[in-house]
Amino acid sequence: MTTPSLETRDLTIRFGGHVAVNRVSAAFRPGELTAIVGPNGAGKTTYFNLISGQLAASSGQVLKDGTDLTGMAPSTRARHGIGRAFQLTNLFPALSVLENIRLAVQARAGEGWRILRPVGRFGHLTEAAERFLEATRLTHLAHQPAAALPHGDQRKLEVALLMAMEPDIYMFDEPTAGMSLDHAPDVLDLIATIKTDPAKTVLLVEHKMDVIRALADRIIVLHNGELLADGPPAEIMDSQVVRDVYLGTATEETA
Ligand SMILES: Nc1ncnc2c1ncn2[C@@H]1O[C@H](COP(=O)(O)OP(=O)(O)OP(=O)(O)O)[C@@H](O)[C@H]1O
Repeated sequence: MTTPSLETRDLTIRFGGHVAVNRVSAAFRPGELTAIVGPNGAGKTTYFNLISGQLAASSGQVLKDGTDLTGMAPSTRARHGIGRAFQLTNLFPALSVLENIRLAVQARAGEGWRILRPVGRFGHLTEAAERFLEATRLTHLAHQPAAALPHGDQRKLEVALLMAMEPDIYMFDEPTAGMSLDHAPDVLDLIATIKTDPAKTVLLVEHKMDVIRALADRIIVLHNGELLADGPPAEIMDSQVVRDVYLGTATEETA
């Protein structure tokens, strides 16, 4: 089995007396997409926040390729290859779609996020940005201001920005939430494409069972902040304890 790219060890956070994530230990490997599921309030988003650094752990560790990231800021974790899709936070709304992606490519290339650059001197960055535009099927919108895009295309742009940062770990939290039926397949196709790269590790918080069935190599179930189950999709979906706490009701709600 390949070495884990990402690992959490006894990862825990308390909010006052409430333990939102309770000693969660899990290892994630390159070439694997893990769906993280669980009922509302199970701790999925909090677990993501602990991995990407938006929240500081009360105890436990987050390791990336064996390096302890636990005390690091989100930006430092990003430099270590943790990539999380966020709605619009990294976007420059007045700049074009292409310029936004070019800036992400530039940041990845170590050139920083400076906007005022003579474009001609960075032709190679623009070419790279155009490749990500094509990959995400946004080429026809290249010169639109990011803020003018409809919601579904903005979500695609977020994925394009994430891809342009070339992280080792991709983290998606309900990537098709609030999306129309015509846009959701595009974003899911992108995630499926990312997953074909054997060097990438993908974590996906998701409620929709059809999405999980289509994409997951493995499922982790959180319940009351604890890791309840971890295994191949068929095994997890068949397990009685999991059906009782989550899948049984969730299938009815979402299938
Ligand atoms: N900043 C916070 N302060 C206090 N409690 C919090 C905070 N963030 C999360 N919680 C609590 O931690 C628990 C886990 O929340 P979290 O959002 O991680 O669940 P979730 O599994 O992502 O749920 P959902 O599927 O509804 O998004 C909840 O009880 C929530 O109220």
